[in-house]
Amino acid sequence: MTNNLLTVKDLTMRFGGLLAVNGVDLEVKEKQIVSVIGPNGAGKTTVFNCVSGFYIPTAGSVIFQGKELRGKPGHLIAREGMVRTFQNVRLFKEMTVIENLLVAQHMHAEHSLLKGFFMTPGFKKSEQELMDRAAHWLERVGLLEFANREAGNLAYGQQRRLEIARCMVTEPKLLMLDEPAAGLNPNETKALDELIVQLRDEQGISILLIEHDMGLVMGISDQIYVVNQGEPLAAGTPAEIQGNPEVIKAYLGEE
Ligand SMILES: Nc1ncnc2c1ncn2[C@@H]1O[C@H](COP(=O)(O)OP(=O)(O)OP(=O)(O)O)[C@@H](O)[C@H]1O
Repeated sequence: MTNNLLTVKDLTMRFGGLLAVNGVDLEVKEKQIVSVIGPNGAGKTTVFNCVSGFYIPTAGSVIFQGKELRGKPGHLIAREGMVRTFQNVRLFKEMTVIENLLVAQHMHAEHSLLKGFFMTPGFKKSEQELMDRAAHWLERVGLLEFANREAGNLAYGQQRRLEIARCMVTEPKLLMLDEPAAGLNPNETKALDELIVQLRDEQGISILLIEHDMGLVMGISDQIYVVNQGEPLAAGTPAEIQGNPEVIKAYLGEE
């Protein structure tokens, strides 16, 4: 028996004549930070899209907490406890910061419209819980003072933190982050680094990360998978990956 939270086996995705992902394996254990790296166009986001239900993979399996999820739609996968962010920030920009977190929880839990319409005591209690959880996560990501600001008016780094909070209010087991450091300044990247490590150590969740910032990846990952031209190239600890000649060649070949 494995104690894997997520086991991806032989994942393959074909777009017409293009084999974007070919036979990729991944394992994420409980309380691990796992990164997927590789040169531009290597297939990293396609792997994420297949795992999180945005694409139906051509072949392979995606087992999460012992359940086969391959081909299931994204919202059902999210409800199983695997949630993600996107390379481009996707917030409800005209809503306030706190509304973004409330909507995320409503969408996640499918709150009954009827209960809401009649404002039953159960509904009011759960509304309070949603509000408390939203406030808790805004504080954790340093955005509590911006709760009533329109999300679209936040600075870019703040929007990225709000995205993470929006995932966390749904209380996931696995958080998938697609290039969370893209566009951040060094201070924001350092804060992100600390936040991700805290999520693992204090919340006990696992994180699957796609990232080009090698300082961040090497500093926080428990395990790294390298893909190159859709194929698995290497897997190991940061020290193993940094010293792997095949990996160095794949990156230098990109220049
Ligand atoms: N929906 C799609 N239709 C057709 N081709 C696609 C689609 N999505 C991705 N691809 C192709 O699949 C390959 C892998 O792309 P992908 O975005 O997964 O790479 P990546 O490693 O995430 O790249 P980057 O680091 O630049 O974000 C590329 O050749 C890309 O053009």
